[in-house]
Amino acid sequence: MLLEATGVGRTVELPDGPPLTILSGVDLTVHEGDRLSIVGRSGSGKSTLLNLLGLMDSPTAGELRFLGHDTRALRGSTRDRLRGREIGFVFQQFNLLPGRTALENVQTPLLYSNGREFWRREQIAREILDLVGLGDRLHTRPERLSGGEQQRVAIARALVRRPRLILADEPTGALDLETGGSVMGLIEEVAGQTDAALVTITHDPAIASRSTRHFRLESGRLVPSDAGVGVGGPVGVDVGGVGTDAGVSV
Ligand SMILES: Nc1ncnc2c1ncn2[C@@H]1O[C@H](COP(=O)(O)OP(=O)(O)OP(=O)(O)O)[C@@H](O)[C@H]1O
Repeated sequence: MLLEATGVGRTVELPDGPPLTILSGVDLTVHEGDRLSIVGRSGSGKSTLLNLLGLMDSPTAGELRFLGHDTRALRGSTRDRLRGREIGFVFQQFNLLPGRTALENVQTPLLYSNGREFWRREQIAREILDLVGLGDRLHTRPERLSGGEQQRVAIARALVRRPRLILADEPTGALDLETGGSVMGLIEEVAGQTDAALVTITHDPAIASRSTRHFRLESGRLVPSDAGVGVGGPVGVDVGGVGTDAGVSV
């Protein structure tokens, strides 16, 4: 098992009011090779959940285990290393370094590796750029690439260390339908090569339907959902309590 959330919640203190509970009672297991999608209205807690799964923030309730580690007990530097090594993030905004070539962008995460991976970083970056179909644009800067190409560079950068968990936050949000579909296919292909798990947050039912396990966030609670049911789908379905393992395959 890669990741296990049990009763996870996140409450934040507000300067001028009572604490705000953004997530509560989240139970989720993620195994190698899983394909999960999470949909939810704006403000339902999607980014907050992704930040917890990505070890960017800690739960304020419950337990989150990643590769057997209790993430709340991890020291900052250990947590950073674990995140850098095992988790890849793909965002709607590609967040590439401007003024740096595709090859330089993709090599960046490898600067934090050591040994063989560090010394072979240029070769490794070339190989993955080739894989995403940009072998002939290695020395091009992001500002000269199309949106779809920029996202492919971002995918290559996110996956160059072959993370075991890929977290994609609206990865196709800035792309047209067709480009979005091919970008998603690419993420799935690279994930499939190493049996990495893929968790995709999306507003787009077509993107969500590519997953094998579907969830919806409703007012900070994670509930299993039918394939293809988007944010506008039926709400208020009683799933027998959020305290159960939400890992239902559909
Ligand atoms: N650190 C914080 N302090 C106060 N409120 C917060 C904090 N982080 C998130 N929130 C609030 O919690 C709620 C959920 O936020 P979150 O960003 O997780 O939603 P989301 O589902 O990702 O939304 P969107 O789809 O619009 O990006 C929002 O109402 C947000 O304003």
